[in-house]
Amino acid sequence: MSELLLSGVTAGYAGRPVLRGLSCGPIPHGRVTALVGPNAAGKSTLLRAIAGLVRAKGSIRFGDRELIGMSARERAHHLAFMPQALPQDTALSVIEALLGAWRALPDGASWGSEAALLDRVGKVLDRLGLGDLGMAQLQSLSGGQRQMVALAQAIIRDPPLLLLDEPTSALDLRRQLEVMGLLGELAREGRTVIVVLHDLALAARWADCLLVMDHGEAHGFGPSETVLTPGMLDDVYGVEARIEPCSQGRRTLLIDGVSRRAPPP
Ligand SMILES: Nc1ncnc2c1ncn2[C@@H]1O[C@H](COP(=O)(O)OP(=O)(O)OP(=O)(O)O)[C@@H](O)[C@H]1O
Repeated sequence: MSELLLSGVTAGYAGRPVLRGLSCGPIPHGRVTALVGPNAAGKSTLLRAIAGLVRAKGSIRFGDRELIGMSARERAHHLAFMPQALPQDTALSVIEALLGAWRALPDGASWGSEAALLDRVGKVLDRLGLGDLGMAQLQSLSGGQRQMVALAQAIIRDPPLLLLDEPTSALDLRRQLEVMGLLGELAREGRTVIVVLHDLALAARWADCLLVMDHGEAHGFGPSETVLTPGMLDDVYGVEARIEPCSQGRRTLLIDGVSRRAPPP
């Protein structure tokens, strides 16, 4: 069980900085942390930097290990990254796509036997409610179904750190709730779960912590109750909103409109 600590993280593309010395944390294990913020704030770039897919400087510590500079092989044992892009329209079945995600591990780690691996694939599909789709071809699936397969690919290896980039964007209402509930379960089992969400109502209802990003920096981090405020929504998003109590002691968001002042640059 490990926390994630970001200190002075910088990263960008072709010399153009995106993350500008971002510090945050510790992001707790056993909890779901929602990474929120406006378009182009750097949310995906931060996940990619943690996953080692974008070169970063500074320090990204997971437990007692420094991720920056760690080999891809070693990093693959600590984390899984689910990108925004859905699985390709390739001529693969869902089961083959999951086996591929497992076999992509750099050192070919194994569950011991083909039978054990297939058993693991079956359990993950069942947990995601995809048990009936194992033999289906990826190219025959809907966008939401392919998004669920991408989530299955991320969790098949069962790493302690899950980095999920907008895993609910293509899902219907019920599936969104089911996936957020599942992420909560995965977190309570001891994992560190970080999920990019645009839907702040979903984040307010389901995430334990929020990391608000703006212009490549951490604008706020902490329990949802303290971070999600009308002031933050005005500052970061340029909208007027109210936060109201809703069922089960949770809060929800009521959007009144765009702020009267000029939108954030
Ligand atoms: N592969 C890339 N090459 C060059 N620039 C990139 C690349 N990916 C992202 N960027 C730039 O980095 C900045 C941050 O993008 P990023 O995707 O991290 O933002 P985001 O907060 O995830 O946005 P969104 O909510 O719109 O998905 C943007 O200005 C974007 O144009």
